[in-house]
Amino acid sequence: MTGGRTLLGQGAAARQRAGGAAIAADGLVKIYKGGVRALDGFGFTVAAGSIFALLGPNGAGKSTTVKILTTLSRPTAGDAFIAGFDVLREPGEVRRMIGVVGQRSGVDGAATAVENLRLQGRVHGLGAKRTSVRTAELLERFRLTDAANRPARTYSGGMRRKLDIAIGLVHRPRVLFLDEPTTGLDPEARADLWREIQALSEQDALTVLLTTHYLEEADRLADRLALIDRGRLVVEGAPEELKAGLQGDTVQIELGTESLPELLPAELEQLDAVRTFTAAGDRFRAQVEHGATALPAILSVLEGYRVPVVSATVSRPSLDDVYLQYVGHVYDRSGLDEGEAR
Ligand SMILES: Nc1ncnc2c1ncn2[C@@H]1O[C@H](COP(=O)(O)OP(=O)(O)OP(=O)(O)O)[C@@H](O)[C@H]1O
Repeated sequence: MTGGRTLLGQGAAARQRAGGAAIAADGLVKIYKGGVRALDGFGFTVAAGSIFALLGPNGAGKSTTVKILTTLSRPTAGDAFIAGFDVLREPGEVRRMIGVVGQRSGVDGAATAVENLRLQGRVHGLGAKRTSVRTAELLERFRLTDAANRPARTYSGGMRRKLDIAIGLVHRPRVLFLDEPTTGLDPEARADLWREIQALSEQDALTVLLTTHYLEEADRLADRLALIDRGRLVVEGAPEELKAGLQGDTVQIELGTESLPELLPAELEQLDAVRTFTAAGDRFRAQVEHGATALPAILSVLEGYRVPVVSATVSRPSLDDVYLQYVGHVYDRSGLDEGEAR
């Protein structure tokens, strides 16, 4: 141990290591009973007041990470801090700092919004007066005042989700965890919830960590995101930065068939203009240097193999391309294994 560290108490040393970040995780390893290595040295930091998205395929380790950060599970190795508090050594302080909105609703459908919020106030020991003030504030904040005295089971999916978030905010946490917040919502309710989440970060300076399967959600909401696969950090950055890092254009082609000739991938790999490409079902997607030159070349190869084309577009790379590049490629001319990062 260094001389500097011995001068600090354990809590102070931990806070110093977290460096003022709202969330700091380093070298997280989680091996479940039975030997599943859900996390394999995962880490990231989240600046206070920002929105951070954790993205990754099923089983990548997102929920395990959230469980560790919210003190529901202990890591096999590694450190994690919330607002400078150590999740292992200071779980009580961490719990006071966080609000957690899980995938499954915590709303009691038989109770009204007011009753749901009051119960949560009591759980946090807020006292009747403060609970009542906070309940009114949150109902107003999420525009639920008109429905406040109806049983929550009569609410739309979007209203229920908002009540879920309000319940998570009763004790004024500094960091809010949202596990797949808009799954199951229709597009209008999803857009509405996105605005609410954005406002929580912008107006209330709340730090938000969300897990999501929707790339568009991460793109719209997140200041930064981490892509996790097989328990490891694949890439981390601002959505714009990650998209810009892909340079060039994206070619998307809708094919009139789902079965491609066996030799087609090898032939496409010969094209200088094509960097990487994927083919899944009737969708073909390629990262290219210049769309204007690559598209005719690709179409000509497809025509040579008599593969019918329904439509073709050229666009700037999206977060889908970032994801495909790092996690989901089917064919990749760089010769990397499927799912392996460059
Ligand atoms: N309690 C458990 N016991 C054993 N293995 C587990 C347990 N919980 C999760 N796992 C395994 O750990 C790995 C990571 O799971 P985790 O739920 O963290 O992934 P995820 O990214 O949240 O996936 P999803 O998007 O499907 O929710 C998976 O292989 C999963 O099967």
